[in-house]
Amino acid sequence: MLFFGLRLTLVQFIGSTHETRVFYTQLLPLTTVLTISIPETVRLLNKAEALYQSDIRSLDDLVHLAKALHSLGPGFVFLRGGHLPLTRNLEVPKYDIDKEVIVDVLYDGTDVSLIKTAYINTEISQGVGYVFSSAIASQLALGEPVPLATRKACQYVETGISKGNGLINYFHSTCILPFSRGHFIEYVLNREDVKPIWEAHVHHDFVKRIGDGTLPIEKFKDYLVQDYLFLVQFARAKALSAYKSNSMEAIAAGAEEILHIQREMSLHLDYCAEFGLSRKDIEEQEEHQACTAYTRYVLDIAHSESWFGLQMAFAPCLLGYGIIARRLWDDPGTVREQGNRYWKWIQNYVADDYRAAVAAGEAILEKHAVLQSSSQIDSLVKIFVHATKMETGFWNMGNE
Ligand SMILES: Cc1ncc(CO)c(N)n1
Repeated sequence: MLFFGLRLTLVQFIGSTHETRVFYTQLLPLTTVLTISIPETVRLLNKAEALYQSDIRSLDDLVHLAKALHSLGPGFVFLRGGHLPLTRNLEVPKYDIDKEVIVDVLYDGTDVSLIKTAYINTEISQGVGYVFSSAIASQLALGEPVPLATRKACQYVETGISKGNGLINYFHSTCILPFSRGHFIEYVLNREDVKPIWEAHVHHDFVKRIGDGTLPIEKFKDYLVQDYLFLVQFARAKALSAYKSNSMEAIAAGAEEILHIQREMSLHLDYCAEFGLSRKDIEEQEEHQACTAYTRYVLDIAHSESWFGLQMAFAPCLLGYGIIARRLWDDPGTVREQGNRYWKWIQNYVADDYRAAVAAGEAILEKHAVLQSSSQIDSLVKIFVHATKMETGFWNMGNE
């Protein structure tokens, strides 16, 4: 580690005479990048008895200083100009208010590059050199060439100071998600702004009455017709989802989901046949407003939001029926088999085929959730919440 650090960039400039001699005679010629400030440079050049101009008053002086340092042997000199803030025109300011720019100098023995960053009036005086050299070393370890590594380090430190409130903020560009990989759905369902809305959907009175078989058959029939019309529109939205994806795998998965919806519809057609309704009869019915509102909301999200935003609009539908049916299936209070004319409905949504479709959808959500930025999570959850309310609206319609 020490070897690595020394080879790449000298982290620190050390104090006593003996150490300093070792430093400039033996270590500097091995150094890839010497990262150093103006006062450190003056001390080092004095000890090394090098020729240089000690009165640093201009950018030219800074460049000369970098050249003097390079004669001691490092591959690159990165001379930090933090002690010499300049004006916007790179001149030495008369007044503090004119301090606007910091210029750092990178010199490789041939080319001089100037790296300009904003001057930030800060309390931070100690430790900035460590941050620079570690940031450069990190970029070199990632394979960047020295000029780019140095430039990126300057930007990293500049933002760290400006976002730091008197300290350096090391995490200014690190994205931290509020959930652990693979637990996005659990996180969403347990959020304070989601939980009660989700509970209202999955524990709806309509659902209870499917479980105990007390739902009037007319209501179930009306609900099923609307749900068929719902699924037609949902299939359109799934087609748009396939359109919005850019891998063949995702397009094929979208097509699978549409075929799955078509299979789900045979439940509706079977029940409706018992009620004397043909497919044509169903398709001729007018959509209820709850059905139109929900499906056109999802279709609007399909147009206006990202592909993942659309998956969030699908999610209440995807997750809800599986959870509801599973609970009714497990509940000893549920009336089963011939005793409950809605048993077939419950069976449909715990069946392997449906469960597999839900599991595939859940895996897609988890896979892509970790690719989102943390600032988008709240607006994605809002889509989920709104679609969940639409699910509840659908049950309310069924109860009318
Ligand atoms: C309203 C509604 N939500 C979810 C499902 C599950 O596919 C459905 N059939 N209908």
